[in-house]
Amino acid sequence: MLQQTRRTPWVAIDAGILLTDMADIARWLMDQFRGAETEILLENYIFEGGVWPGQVLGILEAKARSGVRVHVTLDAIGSRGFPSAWASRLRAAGAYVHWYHRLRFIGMEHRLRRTHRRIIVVDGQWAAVGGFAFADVWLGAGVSSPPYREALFACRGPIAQHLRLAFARHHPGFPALALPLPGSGTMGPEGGAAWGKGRLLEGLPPRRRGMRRRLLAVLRTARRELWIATPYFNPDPVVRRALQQAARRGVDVRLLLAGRITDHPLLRFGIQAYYQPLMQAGVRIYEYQGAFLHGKYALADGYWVTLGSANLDFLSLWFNHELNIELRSPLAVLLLRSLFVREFAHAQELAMGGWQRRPRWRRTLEWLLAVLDRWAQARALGRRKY
Ligand SMILES: O=P(O)(O)OC[C@H](O)CO
Repeated sequence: MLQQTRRTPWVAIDAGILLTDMADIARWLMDQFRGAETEILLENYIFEGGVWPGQVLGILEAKARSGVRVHVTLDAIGSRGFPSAWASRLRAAGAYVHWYHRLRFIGMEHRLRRTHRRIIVVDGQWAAVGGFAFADVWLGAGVSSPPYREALFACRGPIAQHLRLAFARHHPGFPALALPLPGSGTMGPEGGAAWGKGRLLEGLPPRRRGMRRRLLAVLRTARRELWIATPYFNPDPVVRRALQQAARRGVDVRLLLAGRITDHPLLRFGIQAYYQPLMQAGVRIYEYQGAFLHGKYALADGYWVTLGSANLDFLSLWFNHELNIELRSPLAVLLLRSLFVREFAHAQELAMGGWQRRPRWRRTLEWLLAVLDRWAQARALGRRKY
């Protein structure tokens, strides 16, 4: 095996924060960066030129100049809008900028395999994951769509050191990143038992797909509830079948998906071909209204929570480098359940009757897009089987 699935051990979470409004997320991130004393690690799929990203850049540059170790890893495709002058500014200030998978090689596998991870670690203390990106469109600036609905989960405790190690794997030239920072992982006064335990769940391509295996295990063993939020719903047939089987055995399966406001309307259209069999099995489908739902999180049976970068789609489950945090935490369950309830109230649940009455031209288009999707999946998988 070239690379492996990594699930770090369960460790206590000392304190946690769940943020869903992009303005809060942007503020929180900038405050953390401003307060950094020793080290800032930042990895993201998307970091592009703009007003807010420019402010973040200014803080990172100033911090690097003041002696804080600043390491930035950006995906070469997702962050192609990152101005080259910004990379030069960061480097001139003493920061390290690493491009992940530049398109040097030919081959679909290589092109598909992106770092989709969102990792922030500050001073080895606070670690954050989610689906946020450094782009003005996330904040709703300059476009007609309002800010994205996101989910950033930040926590303090030994898991920050695990996240540093995960970050270091994309920074092979810097073994120092793999060493614990003095004072990192210390126990804080807040939290305690309520935050429970957490661990990292990484999807590391190409051979082992830990994210998918873990998801399938949860889908196959859930007994009461399985609520999943994802902006891009396009899993392979095995995962779709597991969702249907869970609903058939009486589990309350709900999907919270992006509605009309999405950056990939064609993709949304294509995957709607899969709605009917899911609804017939008893899966409840909600489409978010009023904003682009971009958060990626799930809740199962009131004891399991996961948040992070992974979409419930083919690319996340088979190709991308993803990073989620899994939590066994009463407080996280409470927060996620309230978040779901709040977001369901802003979503429209699709009714089977109305859905079946959609026009024929629409069904035909969905069918065509689904055929295209199956062809693309088969081509990407090559000789691998689901
Ligand atoms: O792949 P995601 O979930 O990071 O979303 C990416 C943006 O929406 C760009 O299309």
